[in-house]
Amino acid sequence: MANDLFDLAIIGAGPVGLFAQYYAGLRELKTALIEATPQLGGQITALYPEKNILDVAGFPGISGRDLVKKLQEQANLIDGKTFLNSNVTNLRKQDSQFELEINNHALITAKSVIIASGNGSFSPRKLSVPGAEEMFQAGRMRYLLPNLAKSPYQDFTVVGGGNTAVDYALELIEHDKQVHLIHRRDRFRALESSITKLQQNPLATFETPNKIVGLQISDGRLAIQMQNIDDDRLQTIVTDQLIVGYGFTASSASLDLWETLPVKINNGFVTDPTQMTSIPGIFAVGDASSYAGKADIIASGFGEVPTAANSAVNYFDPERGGPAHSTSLNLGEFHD
Ligand SMILES: Cc1cc2nc3c(=O)[nH]c(=O)nc-3n(C[C@H](O)[C@H](O)[C@H](O)COP(=O)(O)OP(=O)(O)OC[C@H]3O[C@@H](n4cnc5c(N)ncnc54)[C@H](O)[C@@H]3O)c2cc1C
Repeated sequence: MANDLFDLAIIGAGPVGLFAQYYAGLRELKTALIEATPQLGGQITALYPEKNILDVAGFPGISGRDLVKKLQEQANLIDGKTFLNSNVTNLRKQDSQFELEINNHALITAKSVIIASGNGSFSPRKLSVPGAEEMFQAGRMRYLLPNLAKSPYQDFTVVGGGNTAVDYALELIEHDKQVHLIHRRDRFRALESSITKLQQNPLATFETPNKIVGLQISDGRLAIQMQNIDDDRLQTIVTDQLIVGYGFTASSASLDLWETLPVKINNGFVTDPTQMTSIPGIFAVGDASSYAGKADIIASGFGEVPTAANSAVNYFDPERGGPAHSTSLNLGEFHD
């Protein structure tokens, strides 16, 4: 990682960062796409994978999940490097290059940077009950699904009532795992067809309306104490692993610690008409970019990407020229 000099480092693999990786590939830039979480798709994947998105050009309606899949397919057409689980904990300008510190140690060096970090990096909402930290340390509680093909466990419990929890439960039954679903209400805030799928599958059982009040190891397995919301009755279920599906929160705290930090207004970096921030060589797109009249939607971010990528080329290689139509970029001859 340390020895490579990239033309462009893109911070954040939300929808806009993914499109930036693809567009940079069309301009034959050596690009590193760096994402704090283990998953691609930013807010879409974390918050609304099932929503039918109506305002992306070319799609009368597309689910969040399918849009991210299409963006991934498109990005896979070009030769870019993607680093997951890689939080950019520091960014500094060193002579004419930029150094990006990843998870406080590894370094990526680039000639230019596009910030596509949205509202910040996501972290899972935590379960706070007695025993939670110990069970996390012991590997009996997780906030993300483990690699199910390799998991030694057969019996899982998922807690939560939204898309995250329901998606986790569906993934588990698809791997033939037993799932107990704990939620404080009888109703779930997720796609009806997903709930129906779970209700019709004998591998899934619903433990509602309950909240978790304690966790401990019992005879080598995980004992989950639950309290019924309606009548306060206490009950214990024994399982192999608990997956907390409370969703994610975004925080820009790690960005604010960067040594080279462009000017921000509210949550966004102030950008000029070339998408450049207050620091030459650093550009911002998507929800991370702020200017008068800005709409924080996917379509605006997509529109900002070519401007930012072409401005980045002009910054580190002004002789090169551009922008051009995609058909005259690395795809050979111009066809009309
Ligand atoms: C509930 C909801 C519904 C919405 N519905 C629509 C809709 O219908 N249509 C529409 O157009 N828009 C919609 N939006 C807005 C849309 O989701 C955002 O405009 C869009 O996600 C912005 O994309 P982005 O790539 O700029 O940022 P994000 O999607 O926020 O992605 C940013 C990525 O950067 C990563 N990151 C952040 N900091 C770091 C760091 N330091 N190091 C490494 N990685 C980092 C994050 O983990 C994240 O993956 C909706 C938003 C919400 C919350």
